[in-house]
Amino acid sequence: MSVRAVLVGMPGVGKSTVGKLLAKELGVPFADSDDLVEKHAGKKIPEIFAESGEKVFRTLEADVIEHSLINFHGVLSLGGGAVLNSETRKRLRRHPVFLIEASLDVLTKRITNSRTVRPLLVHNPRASLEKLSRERNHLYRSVARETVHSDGGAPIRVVRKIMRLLPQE
Ligand SMILES: Nc1ncnc2c1ncn2[C@@H]1O[C@H](COP(=O)(O)OP(=O)(O)OP(=O)(O)O)[C@@H](O)[C@H]1O
Ligand SMILES: O=C(O)C1=C[C@@H](O)[C@@H](O)[C@H](O)C1
Ligand SMILES: [Mg+2]
Repeated sequence: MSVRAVLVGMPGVGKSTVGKLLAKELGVPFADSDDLVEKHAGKKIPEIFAESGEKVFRTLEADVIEHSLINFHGVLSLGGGAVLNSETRKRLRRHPVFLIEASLDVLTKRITNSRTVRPLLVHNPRASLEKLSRERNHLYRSVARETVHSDGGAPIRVVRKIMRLLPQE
């Protein structure tokens, strides 16, 4: 057994929302690298960024992902910047990784309406998202086996698209 599906993509694209629903549909557990980092550190992500900096956060993030890819057998959603780590990208090659994509307009709306604090997107979310997508799109694509779009429609529609593409167990 190994992880059933890993979800990657830009912040706010819906990895956590879709991941939870997908796990429910498949009847398997759900985990999110952001939650695992917070549990491990005993602090919220904005506190980790403020007190220890992004570099420390990225190390914790890579560690929990490494551990989960070995020990976790459900649906795993990754933080938006997890693919920045080259070791993580290498580890992801062995797993069914799904990239969720959405337009900049949709991402900006979702981030602006979301209650989650994302330290890299606090100031001028649209410009920050644009910069992150320029820096990251090639990295997301390099790890993804399949890409699904999430511009319109409810999260369950994205779940159904992923289910059709999942390798049979
Ligand atoms: N298909 C969708 N349609 C409309 N809103 C959505 C959809 N998917 C997610 N959302 C909303 O967008 C916001 C961001 O979603 P979510 O937290 O799941 O993104 P994420 O990809 O996990 O972000 P992060 O990289 O920061 O962890 C939430 O408020 C969520 O309710
Ligand atoms: O895109 C990013 O770099 C981030 C996304 C979130 O999921 C968190 O992992 C954190 O806020 C950083
Ligand atoms: Mg998330």
